[in-house]
Amino acid sequence: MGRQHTTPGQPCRLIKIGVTGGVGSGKSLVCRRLQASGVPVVSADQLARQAVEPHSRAHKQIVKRFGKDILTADGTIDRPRLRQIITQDEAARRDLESYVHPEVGVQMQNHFRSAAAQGAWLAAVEVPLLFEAGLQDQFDAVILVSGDTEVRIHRIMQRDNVSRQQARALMHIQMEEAQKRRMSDFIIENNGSIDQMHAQVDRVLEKLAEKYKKIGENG
Ligand SMILES: CC(C)(COP(=O)(O)OP(=O)(O)OC[C@H]1O[C@@H](n2cnc3c(N)ncnc32)[C@H](O)[C@@H]1O)[C@@H](O)C(=O)NCCC(=O)NCCS
Ligand SMILES: Nc1ncnc2c1ncn2[C@@H]1O[C@H](COP(=O)(O)OP(=O)(O)OP(=O)(O)O)[C@@H](O)[C@H]1O
Repeated sequence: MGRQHTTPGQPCRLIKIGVTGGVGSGKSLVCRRLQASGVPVVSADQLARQAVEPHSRAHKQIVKRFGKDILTADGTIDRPRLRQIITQDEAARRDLESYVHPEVGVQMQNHFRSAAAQGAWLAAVEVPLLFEAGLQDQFDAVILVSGDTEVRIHRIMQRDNVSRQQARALMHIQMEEAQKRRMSDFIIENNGSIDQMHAQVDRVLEKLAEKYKKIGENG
């Protein structure tokens, strides 16, 4: 652990990794492990939050589309309310995504550029909707974090203090797990302990190093 996934002074192509998985699958914990191993990581959820801050273009578009009722008293977006709307109204979800995703795409590329400039050989982005948004071609490899529906529901209920029905609502509008599994290069099975999940992340990193570092070293 603690090994830096960088090669200072050695120019080579940056390997771009997408980490995806359904809501509550454990993507954030997987990404934390990658980060602890020296991999530069950003989260598309965080980039999406930044994209809708007051005065941003997406913030203006959201207010125009959903009205001022979508704002809290301090002018920020009422996220639980918007979450409820998009789980019930597909057109609303598509509109929201059309405001937010372009900005997230730009910031993702900035992350990869800055990781490459710092000499990293590998960088990752946590992208919940990677397959839904058809972004797989933008990555050299996709890691899917997978978990049984029941396990995920319980984790979301505990983490977010929401009902079973609320926990299921986002799952319903996401792509089927089986389809995601077919499209992924690596699958982390996250139904067990955190230690078991960490061991799988470390193994994936070893495989990536075996596959790609040799290419970088050989030019
Ligand atoms: C709907 C919003 C306001 C809910 O905010 P909230 O703080 O409650 O949740 P958060 O942003 O942390 O997202 C939690 C999870 O919800 C799921 N989710 C979010 N947006 C979507 C969506 N459009 N479709 C399906 N699932 C989604 C993802 O699994 C995500 O990891 C927010 O997620 C949002 O603005 N979504 C639209 C932008 C988007 O598509 N983000 C996903 C990454 S680019
Ligand atoms: N192997 C595990 N053992 C116990 N708890 C876990 C495990 N994996 C994840 N969790 C817990 O489950 C919850 C969901 O994990 P995490 O937040 O990493 O998922 P996520 O995929 O990033 O979720 P979201 O899509 O909602 O952002 C968290 O509270 C996390 O601590």
